[in-house]
Amino acid sequence: MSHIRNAAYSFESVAAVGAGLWTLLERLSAEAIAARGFFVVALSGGSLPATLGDSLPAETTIDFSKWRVLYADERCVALDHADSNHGAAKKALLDKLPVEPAVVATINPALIRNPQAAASYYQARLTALAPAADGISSPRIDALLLGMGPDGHTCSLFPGHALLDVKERSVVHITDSPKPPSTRITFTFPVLNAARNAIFVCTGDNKADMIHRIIDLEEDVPSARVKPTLGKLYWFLDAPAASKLTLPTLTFKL
Ligand SMILES: O=C1O[C@H](COP(=O)(O)O)[C@@H](O)[C@H](O)[C@H]1O
Repeated sequence: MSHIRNAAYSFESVAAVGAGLWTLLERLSAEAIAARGFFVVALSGGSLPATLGDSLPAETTIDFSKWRVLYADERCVALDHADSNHGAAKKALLDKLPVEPAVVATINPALIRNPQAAASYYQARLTALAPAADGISSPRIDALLLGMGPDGHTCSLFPGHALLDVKERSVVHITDSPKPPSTRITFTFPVLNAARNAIFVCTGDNKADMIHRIIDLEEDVPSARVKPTLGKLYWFLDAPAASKLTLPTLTFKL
């Protein structure tokens, strides 16, 4: 049986997905800070930052001063470029939060023309900010917020690409991304599957076919390979994204 089937929650709207996400983040952040003193969150690009930024709760107990923010993938462009995941996250989300710029781990802009060096630099930052623990040798992210493209890719891990098999590195570069821009850096599966919580956020009817294929038909696409070894998996779907599912989804409550 698909591991995703037991992790798929549907919500009536994007706003409801966002509200559910903030409820979950509030709990995960409090638990991580109580256990380790800080909360490591990794953001994806695409539609995710706006889903979070547009649904910020009016009141929250989240202690943002203890957050460490990373990117699950990033495009090798300047930080203020229209294609930058950080640029999009800053505008849609981070500028609305009391998070100090110093705790946000961006790609090194001096290295964007040397993607291999950019990946190595980012791997060092990831390793420093998200220590390995509990017998798992990869960095451990507390809340890994993932998107999924209509082709089933997550981060910059695309169907059929050799990067799907990387085991020895936490962050790698890609120069032939089928989705522009072609040059990027990305977390690898060892990091994704070391997460304490991996949370997919999929909204919109352009995701419905792929959601059906991976949950009902159990197809092996990159997103379906995210299965945290010692962590918990969530798939948060809005009604259009869940519209082609034949199997039931779960109702989210803490
Ligand atoms: O290129 C990317 O696409 C995926 C999916 O984006 P979405 O707009 O369909 O939500 C995203 O998760 C990834 O971070 C980004 O680089």
